[in-house]
Amino acid sequence: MIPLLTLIIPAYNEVNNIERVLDVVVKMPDFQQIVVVDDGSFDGTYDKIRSYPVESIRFEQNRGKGAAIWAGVQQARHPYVMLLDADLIGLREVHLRSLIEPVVYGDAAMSLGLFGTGRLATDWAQRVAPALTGQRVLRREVLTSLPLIESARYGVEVALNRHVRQSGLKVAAVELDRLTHQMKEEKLGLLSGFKARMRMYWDIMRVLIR
Ligand SMILES: O=c1ccn([C@@H]2O[C@H](COP(=O)(O)OP(=O)(O)O)[C@@H](O)[C@H]2O)c(=O)[nH]1
Ligand SMILES: O=C(O)[C@@H](COP(=O)(O)O)O[C@H]1O[C@H](CO)[C@@H](O)[C@H](O)[C@H]1O
Repeated sequence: MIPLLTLIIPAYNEVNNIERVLDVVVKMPDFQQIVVVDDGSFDGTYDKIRSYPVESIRFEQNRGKGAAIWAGVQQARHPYVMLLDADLIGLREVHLRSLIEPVVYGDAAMSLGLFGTGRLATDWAQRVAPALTGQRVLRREVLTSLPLIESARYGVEVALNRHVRQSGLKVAAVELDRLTHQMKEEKLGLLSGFKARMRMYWDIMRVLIR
């Protein structure tokens, strides 16, 4: 039986990346709904999204990853939600099915997809901080019961982790073989990428201390 699943992809200036992800997901029968949220991009990401058979939401201005996910959740019609980043490299259907499995067919409330044998730098980053991953499947009510994520920006993942832990719900980690993503320094250049990374850590800290 095919589960009732909404896929949400937040995207900010991903015109060079998002096709790699959309080309895979639009072919899969597993998603009854795909919502792609353009978080105020200025590089043509929205036009690219509109060329695919998906639902799209567009923000006039950048509001952060948490707000983009929250907008997708408001539009989600199904009991399960998958979250995916728009800049994945090497995505395959098998990755997505292995993320779905423990939540839809098992007893986990949330699955976490961890890069394995993708690229040294990104594998290492996820080994150090697996809880930051953007690849997840959750029961929709886990997301709707946490409006805090709207303002969390990059703190959205740690807010979700804390909520699931405090609610005593089960989490399943899944290794996603030969998957990686574009790092901030690759997207933006060394200096701007590093600054964006520091802003991301700040978003995460803000959520952790509140
Ligand atoms: O303000 C933002 C920043 C990021 N993203 C999206 O959130 C995902 C993860 O962001 P990013 O790739 O910057 O994180 P990284 O994987 O480099 O940590 C990607 O799909 C981004 O396009 C977003 O929607 N709004
Ligand atoms: O893995 C990480 O350390 C960070 C940063 O990744 P890169 O150093 O840009 O490969 O990326 C993740 O963390 C963000 C905050 O939780 C998430 O929003 C991203 O989806 C995730 O890739």
